[in-house]
Amino acid sequence: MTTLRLGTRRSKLAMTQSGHVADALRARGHDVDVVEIVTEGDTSRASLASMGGHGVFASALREALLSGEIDIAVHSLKDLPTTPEPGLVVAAIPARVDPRDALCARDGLTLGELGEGAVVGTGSPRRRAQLACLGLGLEFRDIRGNLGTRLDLVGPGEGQLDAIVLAHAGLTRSGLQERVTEVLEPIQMLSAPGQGALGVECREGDEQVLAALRPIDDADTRAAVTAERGVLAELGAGCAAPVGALAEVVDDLDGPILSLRAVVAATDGSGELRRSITGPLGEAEDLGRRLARTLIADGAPALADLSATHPTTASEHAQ
Ligand SMILES: NCc1[nH]cc(CCC(=O)O)c1CC(=O)O
Repeated sequence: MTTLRLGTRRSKLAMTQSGHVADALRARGHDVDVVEIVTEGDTSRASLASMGGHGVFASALREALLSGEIDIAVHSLKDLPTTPEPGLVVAAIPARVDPRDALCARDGLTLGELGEGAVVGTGSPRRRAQLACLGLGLEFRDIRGNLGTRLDLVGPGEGQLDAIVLAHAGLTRSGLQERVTEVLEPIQMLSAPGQGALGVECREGDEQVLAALRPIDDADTRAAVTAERGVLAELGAGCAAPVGALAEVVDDLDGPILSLRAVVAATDGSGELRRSITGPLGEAEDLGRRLARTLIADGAPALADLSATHPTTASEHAQ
């Protein structure tokens, strides 16, 4: 049995996520070596947009796969561009954890308690736009950096933020769940397509690795994220487009179906469009694309620059 070389970015979150996949493979009898791959997105202080935007985290891992340096790459699915990479396949999408966003506010405050003029840090146009549309009079500041750096910005006092919004999945995977003061419900805040899920990639036709990864794929999660990514793809949405989408597998009378919701929101809070659709799990991508066409027909392009690859206020990390 050959050892599987599993590549990871070196951030704490990436290492934790890769560790989960490595453990799942080891539990099934495989030998796994975890290999650190340094990406430009991790080392450079330059804005992500100037480095080529969203795909910057994924591309170094993909290059390492294609060159044969590693056999398996673990990505946060929401950071993986929707365009497939020739020669590679997303061989496993393990069961997703909580896809919702979470508020980390000073003094245990919830969103409704923050008050007019409170300053919320987020680099994500999607989060900013949906928060602005709540009409709470919040103000926004762009932030960047790893989870710890961002959380350090929250607190009372000069120059500090009243709150930040982050993926609940990232916080819990990093053991920082005690910093969460409110988990935001999808009825108000739809998460990024793929949030909370991992995409495990390998080389096309690498049968031994494909066979090893197949058992850690979760069919319900795959259907859900396929529908969500279908929305993004059909909208032609760039990584900084203020678009949220969440699909859930729910029980219908005849068995499980997909329930997909999506939002396009104006970053200045002037308006948002929410639509939903249900259908069979086997038609996941088509459901996503149909929902995107409904959003477009109902006026999404007038609300937001869907092709945006960097926020208009600053070039910070999106989604
Ligand atoms: N955009 C960066 C990113 N990519 C994946 C996660 C967290 C884990 C996940 O959403 O799966 C985060 C941090 C965040 O958005 O708060």
